[in-house]
Amino acid sequence: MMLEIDTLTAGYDRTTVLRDVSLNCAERGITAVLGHNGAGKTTLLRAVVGLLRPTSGTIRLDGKDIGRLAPHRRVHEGLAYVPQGQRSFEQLSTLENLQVVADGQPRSRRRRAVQEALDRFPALQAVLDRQAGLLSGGQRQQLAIARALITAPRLLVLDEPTEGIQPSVVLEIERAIESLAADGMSILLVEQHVGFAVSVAQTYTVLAAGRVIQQGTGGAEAQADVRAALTL
Ligand SMILES: Nc1ncnc2c1ncn2[C@@H]1O[C@H](COP(=O)(O)OP(=O)(O)OP(=O)(O)O)[C@@H](O)[C@H]1O
Repeated sequence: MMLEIDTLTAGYDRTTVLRDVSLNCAERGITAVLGHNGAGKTTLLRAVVGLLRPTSGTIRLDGKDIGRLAPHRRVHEGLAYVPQGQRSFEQLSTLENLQVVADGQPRSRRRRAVQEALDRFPALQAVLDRQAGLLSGGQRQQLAIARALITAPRLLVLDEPTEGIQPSVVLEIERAIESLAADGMSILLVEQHVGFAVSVAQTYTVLAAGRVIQQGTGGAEAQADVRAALTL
């Protein structure tokens, strides 16, 4: 397994948000986490990437316990995180935003890493010199994911990547996510909407009030089960 979350309990100060959450991400492919507003999806991702210290439970990446590592150490271990509504450096151009991340990579890899990230999002090619602050919402989201790809993650963690984005661009983002998974990346995908996430996922988990209420195998035919769980 690429990621193994075992009986994770976590929260903020005195508020426990997640209780005994367990889920796995396979070595390749998409693991979807669904749930209504406030179910604890973002909290789960923050614990996985190290922005929140779990109260109890373990988080293993490719067999290694990463649950107490600082966020940047988890990046070194192969995690990349694209938060919801992610912003890049607004004063820098699209290309500069990618280069800033690439500067942290071995010199021999930098140029190729930027090119490979751009190949995933052809729409960014046309706005390489534009300031990130002037990009559309869809372009910004594509840039945010492209930036994450530069570190060549083993596990890509995405929080609602199509939230608030115009429908034509949503398709481009979904295609890019699918093609990354098809090329062997492991992706942990949080979504509030059932359609795309469940149909492309190998496995899915539904959270409600911080607990797992349903888990199963993804695919178009799983959508009805997930919708039913979400109306309970
Ligand atoms: N920084 C914080 N301090 C205290 N409570 C928080 C904090 N962030 C979130 N919460 C609470 O934790 C619970 C879960 O929030 P979380 O953001 O994980 O849900 P979510 O499923 O990601 O929802 P959304 O779709 O709105 O992002 C909510 O009740 C929220 O009020």
